[in-house]
Amino acid sequence: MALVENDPFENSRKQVHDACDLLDITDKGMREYLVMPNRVLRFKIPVMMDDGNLRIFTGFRSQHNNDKGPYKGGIRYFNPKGGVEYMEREVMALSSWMTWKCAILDLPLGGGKGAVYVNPKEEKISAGEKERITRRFAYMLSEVIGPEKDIPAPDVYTTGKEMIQIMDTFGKLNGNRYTPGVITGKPVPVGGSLARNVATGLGSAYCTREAAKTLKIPLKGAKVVLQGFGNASTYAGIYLEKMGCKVIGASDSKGSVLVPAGFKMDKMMEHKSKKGTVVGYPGSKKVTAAELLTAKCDILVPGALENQIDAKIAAKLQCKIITEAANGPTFPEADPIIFKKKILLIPDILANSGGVCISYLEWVQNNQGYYWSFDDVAGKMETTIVRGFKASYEFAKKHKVDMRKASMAIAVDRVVKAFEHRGLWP
Ligand SMILES: NC(=O)C1=CN([C@@H]2O[C@H](COP(=O)(O)OP(=O)(O)OC[C@H]3O[C@@H](n4cnc5c(N)ncnc54)[C@H](OP(=O)(O)O)[C@@H]3O)[C@@H](O)[C@H]2O)C=CC1
Ligand SMILES: O=C(O)CCC(=O)C(=O)O
Repeated sequence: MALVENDPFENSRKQVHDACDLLDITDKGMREYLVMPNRVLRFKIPVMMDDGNLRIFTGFRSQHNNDKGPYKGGIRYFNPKGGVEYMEREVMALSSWMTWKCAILDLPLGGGKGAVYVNPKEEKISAGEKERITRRFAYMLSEVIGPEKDIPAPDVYTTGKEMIQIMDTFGKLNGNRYTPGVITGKPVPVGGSLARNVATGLGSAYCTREAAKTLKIPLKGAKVVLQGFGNASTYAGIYLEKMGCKVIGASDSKGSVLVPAGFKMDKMMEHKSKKGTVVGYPGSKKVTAAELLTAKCDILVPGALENQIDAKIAAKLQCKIITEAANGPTFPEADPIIFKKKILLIPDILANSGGVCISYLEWVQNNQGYYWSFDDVAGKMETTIVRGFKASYEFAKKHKVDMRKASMAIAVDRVVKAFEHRGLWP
């Protein structure tokens, strides 16, 4: 029986086993090694709140695998419905996906993920409270992170602001050393990389362009539906629009809207920044989350949270391409339905890998102390992600499997090879 309802870690476990089946990895021990995180830290974060009360938050860091390089992956501040037990399983799954994401791009990095169980937006956490949560979180992790150990980054409801506070806290705890490579997604003036802010959405757009090319779908006028209107989904929309697409739907934590005639991304962003939501956009129709996902369009970009597309929704999908800008938006039981409907699903570990790819380039720039232009960084990411897409697509065609199984198999194979080279110690 699953430990929590809709357990994302069970989904990640199934995906690893599917890859092992394809690769003929029968050894039970090796399978378990690939599934389980190396370690999962769960700790308390005591914080003095603005009203003078002491409040205890729960923090997590799951370090899944470091055979190919230091653990790498974001930190989210969120309050999933299933509570802290769900969140522990969620970070375990997310850290596993980071391992495969770095491996499909063949980056010299492993997988990790962290979280604090708090929704800063819903709870109206003040800037000072958020900073105290962040610095205490960094203090609790200071012995297990570092440029050669584990390198966090932004994720849901965290930004460059929290990243630089973590870098600063880590430096102060380590003899005041300037250590920009301990974290990525930093603001550009303090060791961040150009293009990191747009990287996840830009990478999603590159993947979508490649998928459209293979399906011979012209991007000019192609209809796009975005789920979520945060970092990943907004930049996916902006770059797809630049490539000629027409965005016709969007959502956020307050609801979903469809605009049959389409809308301009800058106008929707202006509306959201004024009203705090995409809901109420002039000429839009409010719809349910399921209606948004199953709307008739060419490209669906689930770009908010996991566990959105179940078998029921999959059966009703009307798109041609799904670009998983979010991590884990599709339930495993939906995958075969999507495959049978001949919808080309670009799996999360590829579709949103632009973020970690530019994080990797940020870390390289930090380590060498020499910084590249936007075009240099975006160009390197484009080459890397297109290579990952093509390898997955060819594998999928050859083995008659979907792109998730193909990407996972390539990624798992690379990690197994790294493990075999390094061996076990002691
Ligand atoms: N940031 C990055 O570099 C990367 C992010 N990702 C993944 O992309 C996804 C989104 O992350 P990111 O864009 O960074 O996060 P953001 O915090 O920037 O945006 C999150 C979005 O999700 C929306 N949202 C929150 N709760 C709900 C809900 N209950 N129902 C529907 N929408 C909701 C938010 O709504 P609202 O606007 O109202 O707050 C917001 O639009 C996550 O799965 C993340 O792991 C993957 C790779 C890298
Ligand atoms: O930029 C990174 O290091 C990781 C971003 C992330 O958390 C993700 O890709 O899910």
